[in-house]
Amino acid sequence: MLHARGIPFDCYEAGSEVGGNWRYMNDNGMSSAYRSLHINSSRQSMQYATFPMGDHLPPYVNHEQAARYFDAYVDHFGFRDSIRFRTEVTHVGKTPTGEWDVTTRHRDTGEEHTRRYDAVLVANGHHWDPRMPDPPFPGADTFKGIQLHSHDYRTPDVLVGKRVVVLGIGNSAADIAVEGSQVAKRMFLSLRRGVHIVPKFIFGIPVDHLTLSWASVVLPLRAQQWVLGTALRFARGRPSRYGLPKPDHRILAAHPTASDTLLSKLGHGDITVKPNITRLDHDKVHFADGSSEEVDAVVYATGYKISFPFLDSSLINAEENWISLYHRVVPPRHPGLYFIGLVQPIGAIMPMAEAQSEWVADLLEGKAKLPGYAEMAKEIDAYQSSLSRRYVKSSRHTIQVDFRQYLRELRKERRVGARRQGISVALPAGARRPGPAEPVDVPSTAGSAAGSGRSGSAGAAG
Ligand SMILES: NC(=O)C1=CN([C@@H]2O[C@H](COP(=O)(O)OP(=O)(O)OC[C@H]3O[C@@H](n4cnc5c(N)ncnc54)[C@H](OP(=O)(O)O)[C@@H]3O)[C@@H](O)[C@H]2O)C=CC1
Repeated sequence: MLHARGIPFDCYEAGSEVGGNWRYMNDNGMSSAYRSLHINSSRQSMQYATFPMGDHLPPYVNHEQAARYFDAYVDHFGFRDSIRFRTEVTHVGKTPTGEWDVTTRHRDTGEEHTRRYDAVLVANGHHWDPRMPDPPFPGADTFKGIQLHSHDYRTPDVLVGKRVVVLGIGNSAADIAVEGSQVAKRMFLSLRRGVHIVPKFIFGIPVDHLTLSWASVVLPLRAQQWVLGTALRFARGRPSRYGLPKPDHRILAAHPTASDTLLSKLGHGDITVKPNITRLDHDKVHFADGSSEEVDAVVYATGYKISFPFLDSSLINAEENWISLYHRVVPPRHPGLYFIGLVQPIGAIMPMAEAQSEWVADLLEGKAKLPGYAEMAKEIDAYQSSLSRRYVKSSRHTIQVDFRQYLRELRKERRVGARRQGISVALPAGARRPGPAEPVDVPSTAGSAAGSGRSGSAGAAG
């Protein structure tokens, strides 16, 4: 978006290629992708509005197709030269004059540089820093088997012939338990609460075509919960029929666990449900119902921490994953610092990151203005209260947004921000968007060669 607007910028990427989490075995060392990973939001909901994915791709793409799409995006718009690959950001500090000093280190040469910018856009993702049970389960240090976090899981080889406990019931847990159950001797799925399992397809269409449809804007939450809950009950029955505990919340009150295969595996007895772990003991795992099992491996699919190792904690604090950002982008005390993609939608992040970037580009170009601190703080309070009212209390529900509502919210903020700036009519969303109107096929050989050019000009760093 900055490139399209002609706003000079440098982009720093620790790895050799674009794609982040969606680059399997990313040499930035931070991707959580496993070999069998397919996205759980449909192609239509993950594509950038400015760069539709090709119709030849399946409704749910795998990590390779997703990574190729990002490559094709960069090449189509031609900004690879603005990305400094293999360059880590080690520190971002605010200067007394409100500018930003960004220190980087080249991973091969060790060369360090500090450059000054007017603004910094942080887009370092929030699914790379593993969250382990804290404190660890009693006896974890005595356990003789393997303990790994889902972040480090790549292929099921590590579980072959083993008695395995997967802890958690998010999407990582569901995928790994299903895949692992095909090679493990026993597979136990340990969860501390029941959840609604949402299939990837319902009535033959990707389920998010329903959950992200116009109805998600028009219907009140209660009505959406009723419609989706009823559809799921008709299609799959209640979770308890498969041995899962009854959810302690309504559907859409937790980040959805999407799986077509988990219920079937449970129904076939390939996965056994257990309550939470209470302790580990040499070769045993003990559970909250008093039962215990001999176990060779524990996979902690316990989610991620939001963290910014390069930012002073005096600038931004994300304790327990709570972070205070106006419209999920701007820290009210530090305009000039922006967070892109730091949301967890029911749907995919990419179109939201795109819309956030449009707004930030407006702010950088002086086409929109932020309100004062008090108004920003009020918006943040209202957002965080709404999260607490709606969602199960958990560090995984601190940056949730509803896909369509959030896009609308950003469009409105752009209009209002333009009025604050004295511009009477803001451009409607998309009016300044670059790119083709017609769908673009992602070529199967889309360049994966990493560029390492330099743009040299100051501006924003991501
Ligand atoms: N195919 C895909 O596209 C995939 C997408 N993802 C996405 O990645 C993100 C991260 O997902 P995921 O890795 O599953 O993490 P999540 O944070 O979504 O889930 C973590 C799970 O672990 C449980 N948990 C956390 N701490 C403990 C503890 N101390 N004891 C017991 N249980 C615990 C949580 O329970 P509680 O709810 O009670 O906190 C929750 O069930 C999500 O946005 C997800 O949608 C992940 C995998 C695949």
